[in-house]
Amino acid sequence: MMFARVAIIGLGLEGGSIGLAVRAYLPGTTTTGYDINPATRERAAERGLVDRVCPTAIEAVREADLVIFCVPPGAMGQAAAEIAAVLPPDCLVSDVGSSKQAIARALSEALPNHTVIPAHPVAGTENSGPDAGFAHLFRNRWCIVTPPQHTNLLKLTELVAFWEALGANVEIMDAEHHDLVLAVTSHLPHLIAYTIVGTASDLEDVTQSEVIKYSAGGFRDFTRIAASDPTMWRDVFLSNRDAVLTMLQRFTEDLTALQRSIRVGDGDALFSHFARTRAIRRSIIEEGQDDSRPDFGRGDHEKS
Ligand SMILES: NC(=O)C1=CN([C@@H]2O[C@H](COP(=O)(O)OP(=O)(O)OC[C@H]3O[C@@H](n4cnc5c(N)ncnc54)[C@H](O)[C@@H]3O)[C@@H](O)[C@H]2O)C=CC1
Ligand SMILES: O=C(O)C(=O)Cc1ccc(O)cc1
Repeated sequence: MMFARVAIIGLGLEGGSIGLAVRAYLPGTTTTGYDINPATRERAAERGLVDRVCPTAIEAVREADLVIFCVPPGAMGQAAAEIAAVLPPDCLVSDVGSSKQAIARALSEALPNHTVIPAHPVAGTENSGPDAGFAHLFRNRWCIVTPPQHTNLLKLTELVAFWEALGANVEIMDAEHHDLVLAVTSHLPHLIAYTIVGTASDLEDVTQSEVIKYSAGGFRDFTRIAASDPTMWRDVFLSNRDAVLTMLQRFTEDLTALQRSIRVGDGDALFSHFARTRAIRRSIIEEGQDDSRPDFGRGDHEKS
């Protein structure tokens, strides 16, 4: 049975996209929403991100059978505590946070008597806020669901069906493994982008206008990533600290090896490394996993 009433807490990119996607793909489901920011609530109502924008979180969840927290990772616990007294006992609790172990802990501490099944749609952009969301964000994207052991299987099945209805391909994984995988595929790349854009702008001998003028190359792609929301990414690094530090250690070793190849003039080492990474990119494209977001200029692919 599909959820009849979904409450969305946080009406930015992810929450807004879920609301719009439910309207587009699940006509039998009604949505309520709440955001802590009054201006965001107003804009969410104007855009019709949910059927009913509520003035409090308590009102938004009062009759919900699924509540999805779409707030920054560091705000999950507080947002959940706010509704603890009124959340219907059978309501399933989920979220969309980019890290999973710390958020799972925060949600189940705040709502100890509810079933909590965290999830992470690996779908987003560098934009945030109530104007950033769109209904097809999740289409043909992975959504990683990280149920705790011995979870309610009926509710798990319902949550999987919910994400599939929004167009996502669902993968089930334990939260610890999720955090390790995402540390290298998403969190570390963001950290690298934040670093390189900062480094380029701090240079004494290269002007800001030169950086902008000649950013047609790789740098421009990094500036897109480095434009991502500061609050969210601060929270991602603090909430997935251990896995990020593990991957950063490995990355630093590999960077130092390349640094040495350059210093000693070992062209063969550089060439074979770059040949290997080119092959990885090509195999990703062959598997149809290349990025099809509209902002990549390749058009919006339908699920095949
Ligand atoms: N941006 C992205 O590409 C992706 C983000 N995520 C995750 O989704 C979550 C939300 O991120 P976005 O939608 O991108 O951020 P966003 O900044 O667009 O939206 C977050 C919203 O939460 C609201 N908020 C903050 N604290 C609140 C509280 N206590 N109660 C109610 N509302 C509150 C903010 O006012 C804001 O409107 C984060 O946990 C993030 O890790 C997951 C996948 C992709
Ligand atoms: O815009 C990009 O390149 C992203 O990487 C989007 C993104 C950001 C955070 C996530 O947890 C998942 C996806």
